[in-house]
Amino acid sequence: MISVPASSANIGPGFDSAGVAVGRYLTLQVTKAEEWSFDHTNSLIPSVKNYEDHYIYKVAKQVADWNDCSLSPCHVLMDSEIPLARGLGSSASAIVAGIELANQLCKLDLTERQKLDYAVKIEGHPDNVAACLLGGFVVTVKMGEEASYKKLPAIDTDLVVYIPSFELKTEDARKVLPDNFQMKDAATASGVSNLMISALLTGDYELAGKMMESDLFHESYRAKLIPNYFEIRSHARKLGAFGTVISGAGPTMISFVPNGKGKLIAEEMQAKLPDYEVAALELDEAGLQVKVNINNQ
Ligand SMILES: Nc1ncnc2c1ncn2[C@@H]1O[C@H](COP(=O)(O)OP(=O)(O)OP(=O)(O)O)[C@@H](O)[C@H]1O
Ligand SMILES: N[C@@H](CCO)C(=O)O
Repeated sequence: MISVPASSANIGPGFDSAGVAVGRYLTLQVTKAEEWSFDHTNSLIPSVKNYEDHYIYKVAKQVADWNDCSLSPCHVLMDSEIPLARGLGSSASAIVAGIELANQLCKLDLTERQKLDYAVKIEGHPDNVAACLLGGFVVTVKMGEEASYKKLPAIDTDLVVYIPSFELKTEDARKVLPDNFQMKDAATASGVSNLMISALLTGDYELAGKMMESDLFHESYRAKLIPNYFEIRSHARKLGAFGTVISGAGPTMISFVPNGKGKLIAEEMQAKLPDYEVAALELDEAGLQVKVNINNQ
């Protein structure tokens, strides 16, 4: 079985760079078969008529082609807890799962670095795929074709997510961002990001939360796409959240809250936001997990 977590990218000022793996999962049970087929146990996974149109198959096929290998047919039973196009890295989880599928079927023995390189090549930016693959809080940068990355020591907070019922495609949420940024604004924006990461590393979650909410790169442009943006931030702060930001490209928002307070804050926020799914989630530290390799079945 292949299991990959959801992820929340950006964390405010860490735009296109920071990401955290969160405890909701896409799982694939793969068995060898006469021909290819994909089934799913819930409605979060898009239905396609032809297996060749399935996103996870396309990713696996691409990786197999890059390695001059052909994929032997399988039955893939999928289950997903990750809503589509909501800012929780559903595409990254599908990509990482597809890469692992090819890794096993073609016996590629890919390293973590190689899996990340393929994932970045397919997704285009490294923040979601790195967190999904490695688990935990990961900081990345892509310069040219190469992504560098570092996983932070475990962050000691709970998470609360606010998931609205509508979808927002990453592509559309990127269209509202400006093409250019003044040098002085870029210097301040990267200073905010640096301080957020330093505060997280030293366990100063109050300061980290303040910096999360001081982003200059994308939050103010995307806030207008999320109807309850300011209300969610201020209510969460009153209830003790350190910081609340847009998760990935949105429309989900995510709060970093004191350890042990997640469930209580989620319950109170749910009462204020009846049209949202509000949930306390844990950080996932494990990333991609392979419970049984298909070659050992
Ligand atoms: N399990 C899956 N199986 C097949 N396709 C998927 C799966 N998960 C995601 N996708 C594809 O990815 C698209 C969503 O990608 P998109 O980048 O817009 O949002 P996201 O990854 O959920 O959010 P974000 O990147 O902001 O965190 C879906 O519309 C679907 O085409
Ligand atoms: N860094 C990406 C994450 C969403 O895929 C963005 O904000 O557009």
